[in-house]
Amino acid sequence: MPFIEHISYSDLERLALQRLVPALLSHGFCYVDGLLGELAGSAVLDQVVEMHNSGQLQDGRLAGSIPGVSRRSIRGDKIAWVSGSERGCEAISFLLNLIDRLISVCASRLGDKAIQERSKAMVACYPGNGAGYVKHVDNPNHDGRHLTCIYYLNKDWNPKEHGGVLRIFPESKPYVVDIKPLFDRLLVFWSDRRNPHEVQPSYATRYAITVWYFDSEERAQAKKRFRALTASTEQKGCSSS
Ligand SMILES: COc1ccc2cc(-c3cnc(C(=O)NCC(=O)O)c(O)c3)ccc2c1
Ligand SMILES: [Mn+2]
Repeated sequence: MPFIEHISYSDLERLALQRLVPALLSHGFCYVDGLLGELAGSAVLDQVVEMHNSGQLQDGRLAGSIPGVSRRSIRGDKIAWVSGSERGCEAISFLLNLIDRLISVCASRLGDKAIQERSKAMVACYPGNGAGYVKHVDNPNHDGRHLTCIYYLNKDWNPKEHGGVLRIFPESKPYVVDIKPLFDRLLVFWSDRRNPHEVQPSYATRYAITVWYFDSEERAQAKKRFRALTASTEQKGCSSS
């Protein structure tokens, strides 16, 4: 698929160093508009719409269930995890490669954390039935996720009519930040308790692609804790059976 290289490396470097790094260090979040441009952005949107129409998006899971509380009342998105190498994800792969390059330029300037790996991409759709996502922190308990990057795909989005605003409640700040999920917008923010946020009820189909970049050390510790927990659970299982 012929993509126009909308953004040169020097543009990317300038964007990272002059916009992303200063904003993350001072406010904890930053969004950039016009990341890919109309052509490549629309190619990503077309592939996400095709995933949705072909039934590849499933109800988003929750880390735990709350008796008597429906999952949908907490988060109403439908998701699919993609690496970008799947057939029909070429444009998504182009986007992920660009975000990887952007974050790799930022990484060494965002403090002492090593950011070397990320999650798969979560393709998400809020179906427009008034569902959203209640106020939450992506990484409240040191699971390794350091930066949340959300790429929005919604053309002609009007929050007055469609809702779906992402509201960030920056920790210990007297204000909130409302981010419209606009087409070709990239939002980056710290994944931890510095940025509680919510997706307000959406009344039109709302698409986004999210990747989480890991702090290698915190991720390694989290995996170690998970392995120890799994081992002790199996141990208890064996001894009680
Ligand atoms: C255990 O498996 C899973 C699988 C998927 C998961 C997805 C999320 C998640 C977190 N945040 C948001 C969000 O804040 N979106 C903001 C926006 O769209 O503007 C979102 O849409 C989805 C959290 C935990 C998950 C656990
Ligand atoms: Mn979130």
